[in-house]
Amino acid sequence: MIQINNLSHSFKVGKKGSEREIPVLKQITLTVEKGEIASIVGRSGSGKSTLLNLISGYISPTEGQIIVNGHDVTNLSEKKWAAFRLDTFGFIFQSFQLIPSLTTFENVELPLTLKGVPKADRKTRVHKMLKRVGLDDHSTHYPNELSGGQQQRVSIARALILNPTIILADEPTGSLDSETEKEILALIKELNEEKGITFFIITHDDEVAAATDRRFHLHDGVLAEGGVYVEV
Ligand SMILES: Nc1ncnc2c1ncn2[C@@H]1O[C@H](COP(=O)(O)OP(=O)(O)OP(=O)(O)O)[C@@H](O)[C@H]1O
Repeated sequence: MIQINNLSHSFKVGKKGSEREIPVLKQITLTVEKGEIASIVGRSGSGKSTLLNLISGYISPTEGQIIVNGHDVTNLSEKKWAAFRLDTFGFIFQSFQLIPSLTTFENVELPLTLKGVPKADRKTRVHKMLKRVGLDDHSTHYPNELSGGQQQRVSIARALILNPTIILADEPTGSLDSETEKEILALIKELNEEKGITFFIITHDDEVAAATDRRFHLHDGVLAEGGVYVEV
């Protein structure tokens, strides 16, 4: 569950001494319930990525409060954030962000290696996960030997491998054709139903938003309708 209370964020821009503050998010209040697929829609520059970066602790808010799974993470130290992030979130990106020099298997294995999971256990878990996303027969392929949809499946497998409770997705189907987009959205829905994972998806695509349980509209840093969410 993600709870955001009165969250505002400004970036400082310009040369030292003559910096200006640019307000990007203004008094955002919203809740994403456990097990929900929520989307945040808004034009380019409306503050969607900034909101995701705040929720995942990559930047600290100027004002307001962020509660994730009941923990107030607003003022967590960087070190605590690193551990909390690894235990809580999985990430999916428009550009997949797979490591080109690693195979499908190795890309999905990486979070387990970083977590210190023993090799035999890693092997079982990665193969099971690859099977789940329909790619066990592509485990020795490199990212450039896979289609866009397959690469996104690898990145979903990597996002899921540490059993996160929340997946943050930034335009997950933005690089895919409409048929592949449907497949990936269907996979997200299945995983949500099977594992009860919460998804928070940034998109500017109305079709993607329509496939989610709930959408929030961000307009120039303000949540539309004064912060009241829109039920689909
Ligand atoms: N590190 C930064 N320093 C200064 N300004 C920033 C920084 N990051 C983002 N901004 C500004 O904040 C505003 C919101 O950016 P953000 O990336 O959150 O928008 P977005 O809705 O995700 O856009 P897009 O759909 O194009 O990715 C933009 O005007 C952007 O220029």
